[in-house]
Amino acid sequence: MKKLETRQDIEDLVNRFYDKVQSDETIGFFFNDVAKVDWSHHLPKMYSFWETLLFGQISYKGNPMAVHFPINAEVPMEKFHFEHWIMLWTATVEENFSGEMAELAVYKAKNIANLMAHKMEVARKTR
Ligand code: HEM
Repeated sequence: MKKLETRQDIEDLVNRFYDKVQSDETIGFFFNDVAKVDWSHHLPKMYSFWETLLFGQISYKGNPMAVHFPINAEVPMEKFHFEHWIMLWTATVEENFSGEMAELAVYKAKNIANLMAHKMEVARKTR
């Protein structure tokens, strides 16, 4: 299977992932109904985010945690939502790519998702 090695690969991966997310029954509503995401804005941000994480090409400058707090304040983002997010991400990576960079994409996503889940839980408790 194909290695994950170019910016175009990242764009393909991210597009396929958010295709799944948009129509997903468990987490799709966060994007469609809660945050009402402008995809033409969100997707390029996510290409840059992953390019920065995986290739060290610093094209994303932002605070990935911060944007999730207001969403979490509106509708709790629970552990099972993050587990579902990880399941969709892992499936999309593994359906399309193999090799070290693909494994790194799964590994980094899991770490961030677990940290984010924890931060969202703490934020709900201290409100
Ligand atoms: C259930 C899990 C998640 C949900 C429902 C979710 C939802 C969202 C939504 C709705 C936005 C758009 C906010 C806006 O533009 O108004 C967003 C942005 C973003 N998310 Fe998530 N997210 C989840 C998990 C994650 C994870 C695990 C990561 C990282 C691996 C991540 C990385 C990002 C980044 C980088 C942005 C863009 C931040 C910026 O504007 O600079 N998200 N997310």
